Amino acid sequence: MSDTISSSQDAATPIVIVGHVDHGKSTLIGRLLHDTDNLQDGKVAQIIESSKKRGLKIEWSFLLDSLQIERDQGVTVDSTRIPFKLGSREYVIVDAPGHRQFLRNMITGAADAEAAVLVVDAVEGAREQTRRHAMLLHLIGIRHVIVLLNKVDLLDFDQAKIEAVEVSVNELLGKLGLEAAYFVPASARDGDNIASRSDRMAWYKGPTLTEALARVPTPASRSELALRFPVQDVYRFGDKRYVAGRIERGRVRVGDTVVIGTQKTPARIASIESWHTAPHVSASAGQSIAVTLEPDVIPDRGDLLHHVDTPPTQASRVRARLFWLRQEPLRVGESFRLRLATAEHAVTVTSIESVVNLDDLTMYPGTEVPPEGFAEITLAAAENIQFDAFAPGTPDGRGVLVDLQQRIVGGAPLIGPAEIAVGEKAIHPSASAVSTQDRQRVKGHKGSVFWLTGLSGAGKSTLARAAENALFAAGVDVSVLDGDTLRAGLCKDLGFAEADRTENVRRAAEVARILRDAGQVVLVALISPLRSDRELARQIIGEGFEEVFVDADLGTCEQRDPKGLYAAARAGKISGFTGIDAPYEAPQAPALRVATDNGSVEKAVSQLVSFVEGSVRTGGNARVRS
Ligand SMILES: Nc1ncnc2c1ncn2[C@@H]1O[C@H](COP(=O)(O)OS(=O)(=O)O)[C@@H](OP(=O)(O)O)[C@H]1O
Ligand SMILES: Nc1ncnc2c1ncn2[C@@H]1O[C@H](COP(=O)(O)OP(=O)(O)O)[C@@H](O)[C@H]1O
Repeated sequence: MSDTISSSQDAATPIVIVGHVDHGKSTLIGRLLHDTDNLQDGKVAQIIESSKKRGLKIEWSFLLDSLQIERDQGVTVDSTRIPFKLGSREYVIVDAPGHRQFLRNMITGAADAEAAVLVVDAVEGAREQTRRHAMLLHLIGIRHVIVLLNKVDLLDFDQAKIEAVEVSVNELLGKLGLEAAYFVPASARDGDNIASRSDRMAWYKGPTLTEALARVPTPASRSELALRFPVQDVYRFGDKRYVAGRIERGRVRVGDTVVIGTQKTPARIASIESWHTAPHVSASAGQSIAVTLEPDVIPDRGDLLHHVDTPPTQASRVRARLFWLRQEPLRVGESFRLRLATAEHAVTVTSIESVVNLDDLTMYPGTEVPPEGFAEITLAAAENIQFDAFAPGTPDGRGVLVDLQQRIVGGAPLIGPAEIAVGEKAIHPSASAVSTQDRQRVKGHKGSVFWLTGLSGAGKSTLARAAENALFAAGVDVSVLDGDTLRAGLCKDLGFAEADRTENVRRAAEVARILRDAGQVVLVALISPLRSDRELARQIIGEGFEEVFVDADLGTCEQRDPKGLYAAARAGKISGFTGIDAPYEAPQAPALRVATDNGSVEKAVSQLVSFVEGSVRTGGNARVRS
């Protein structure tokens, strides 16, 4: 057996570099890599060549462009993570081309950054993006910030002018709860104070950028913390079962007794192995290993192995800080999957504690999180979630929210268990045991909602019922939610006042969502006269909501008057009738418009059925009618 192998993963210090567009971030990265001898052979020649072609002096930002091209072509792994060395110390530059990418990088753990370089143009000073970036650094918890005041050549290296900018940038950072560790006046283009001291600023006695980087504290070793070994997979070879994963924290030794996640089963570590090496007696944070257990218990992927006396926090309701990435608001009741190391939990947002006001960083109580906003929320799962509270710059508690399609919708660092407040509605919604993919495979189509809106008499019910028939005959699992029908039961307490119609739409949307989640194609036929109400339905249903405008003008509908309601409304027997004395707001950009005032019913039905089939059939199953 070999001795403990120490972790190689702790080695590189991630440094995130951010800055307002055109403040010189790309130039800085190119210059830094060059001046510290971190460019591969040929790279410099390439840059000089492209610069010359454009009749420019050396344009360092082309280096990043060329890395980007390589990434697009799949040559390099990831241009947003650029490794470099200063002496014997290794760093990774985490480039964040834009706000969204920056957040995404931070959220997915691509950057467990300890420190940041904030690039500020000396002439322009701090701008909107500078502010936003600084705020993100604050929210994410990066405390070690180096401000690089770039382009000081444009201020003639003048001490008074430079210090004036320093004061104003410091003021901004101070308001955001940040303090610059260093403030380096520099010219990235010319190399002043990047890797070598500028002789054009003799008055400056602080560190160059590379000196400041060398002073960034090294990440604390995670090997001394309590053991956390998230199970990635369980393999069987011969008569042995191997539990594989990467140790996230702490150290494990042969002979240790560990507890296995939610099963709470104790077991002894019988052996520690890793790929192509002799078995080990112990292993520590950062290493990928496989262990065998005695007795031979079978953990699940996502289970956390830990020592008996140092368990993680365990709670089914957790408080999270939310970095919301979607362009739509988030509301209470939405469900997601919470990824945490190798574990995945179905969670529902049960409350929004507070929302961050992006103008002054104050928190206010809110009922929704605005698009790309920040908030503190409570997530509830059906089972216990095991976690360690989020610590900036580490993978601890680094939750990520994904939607049904496994797309990342937000970062949710877990900050602790959520107490149940007095009188709070403590609900624990559970997720389906059947996956969306399995449902699709069996049914041959996706679950979707087609929301038919239009005046009374426009033909919503006629079309929905005929399409129901045709789709069912074609093997589609379809159902109809019709206004009149719902109002006879589920919505019988509702009238036609605006608030009642909104509630009517909300209930129909919630039911449609449940049916959609069960894999059905749902045709909703509801006047739903207000755009804001249909927007609400879209929010509730989310993925797979399609608005269909059943379009017949008021004159036609009134002339048809299949139920005699227009006549009754004109006679004053019904008040608040849509189109007569209550509004109808036609959709502005429906996914489909079916004109029903100048064609046959069959033609309109066929148009709707083709659209539905084209939208819901997956892959090779598409059977679109013409
Ligand atoms: N005041 C008033 N305004 C509109 N409609 C009225 C009203 N009173 C009764 N009805 C009958 O109710 C049906 C509309 O119900 P909906 O649930 O689709 O309406 S809404 O979406 O809540 O606006 C509607 O059905 P359709 O004609 O199929 O649209 C009518 O049959
Ligand atoms: N192209 C068409 N599509 C749908 N309905 C039509 C069309 N042309 C005429 N109609 C007639 O219009 C009436 C629509 O009534 P209905 O389906 O109850 O409307 P809604 O549900 O929108 O109130 C029916 O009598 C139907 O036969």
